[in-house]
Amino acid sequence: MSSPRTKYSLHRLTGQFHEPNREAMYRRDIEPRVRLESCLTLIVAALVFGMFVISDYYYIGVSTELYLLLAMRTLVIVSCVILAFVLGRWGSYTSNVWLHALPLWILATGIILIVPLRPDSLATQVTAVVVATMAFYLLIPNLLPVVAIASFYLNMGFLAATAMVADISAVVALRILLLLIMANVVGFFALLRLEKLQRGQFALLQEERVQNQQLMDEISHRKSLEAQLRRVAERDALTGLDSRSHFMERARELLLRSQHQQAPFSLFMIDVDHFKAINDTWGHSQGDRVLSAIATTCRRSLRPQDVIGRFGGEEFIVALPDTRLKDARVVAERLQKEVAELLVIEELPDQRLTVTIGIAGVLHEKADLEALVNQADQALYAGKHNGRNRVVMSNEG
Ligand SMILES: Nc1nc2c(ncn2[C@@H]2O[C@H](COP(=O)(O)OP(=O)(O)OP(=O)(O)O)[C@@H](O)[C@H]2O)c(=O)[nH]1
Repeated sequence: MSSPRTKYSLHRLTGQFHEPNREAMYRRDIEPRVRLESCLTLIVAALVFGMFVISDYYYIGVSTELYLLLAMRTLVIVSCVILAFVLGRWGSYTSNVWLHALPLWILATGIILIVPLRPDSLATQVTAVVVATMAFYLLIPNLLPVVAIASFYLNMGFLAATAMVADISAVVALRILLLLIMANVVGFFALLRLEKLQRGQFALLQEERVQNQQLMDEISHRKSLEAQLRRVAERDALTGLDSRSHFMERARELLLRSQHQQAPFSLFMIDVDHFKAINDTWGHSQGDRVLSAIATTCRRSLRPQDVIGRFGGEEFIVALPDTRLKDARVVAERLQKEVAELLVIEELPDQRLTVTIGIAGVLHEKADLEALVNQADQALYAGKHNGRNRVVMSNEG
């Protein structure tokens, strides 16, 4: 079984699948992981943002600016924690992608707001913006276009705030701009590569799942075919009795069990008398009906633990576990009587069926099934030879 490689195409700039269905499937697949990662990132970001309170205190000391910074940092931290909770509960990555983008905007706004509050630590802030930009691209699991826009907002906002508040020359501004462009280019292409790799992996996994499913379907189809074939091989189509080979299999097991338990085992063969005449006079379909009626009579008359098979043509065979030869004779005679009561032809109530039965059996000595069948067949032959319509026991039993 072979299936063609899954064809998929990715957008050159976003790394997303061109097919909306596949993209939605991919997002559903990664949703649990993304939710968890988003929550963890938010908690870590809140901690890092909070830790800067120490440096604020050392640089500014207790002052109005410190309180303002504290208030702003608290706001960002609380927003991050609330968002982590909201994302954990409702952050569907397929329908509420904007929720996953919100942390970026909150963090970016927090970083921009620090500029007017601490215009003296510009170098640290530039480093913080570069690190945040890289973190947006690499650490926060989000969609490339969403990250790119949030990063653009952070970078432009920071540059604008710096130009307005801090006293920097045009050359310094240009250097900061180039640095931020570099951070964005590196971050963008790293995330683009990651997005493409992850989606490629997902497509392969999908293909593997489809192939596995096809394999499972094939296996179950073959199993059901096998079961069907086994049923056909085990059953005789006309009478529904065991086929000859299946009967021999089951009878051999019964004989072994009887020997193991030192219990008696009997077997008899039934042959319909003058069956050829029935076929010749009333046609083959009437002959078939007679055979089916005999099978039904056998099933009804015998115990559930007895195994009945169609040995061939108009010959039946029965294995009787835990049955002595003399008891088998009683069973055979009862069966013979029941068959004789069957109506062969509705319009001819006097027309009666007769059968000849040959019996063989063992008490608890070792015996071969084939040998027992032979003995029963010889007894049957003797019965036929002596005028039919009789039950004959094997001399060797
Ligand atoms: N209708 C029908 N006839 C079958 C089937 N299988 C075998 N036969 C016929 O059964 C007949 C058996 O004939 P014989 O072997 O001569 O046996 P008989 O006529 O019963 O003679 P005795 O057994 O000696 O009494 C043959 O005509 C077969 O064609 C079957 O499935 N359906």
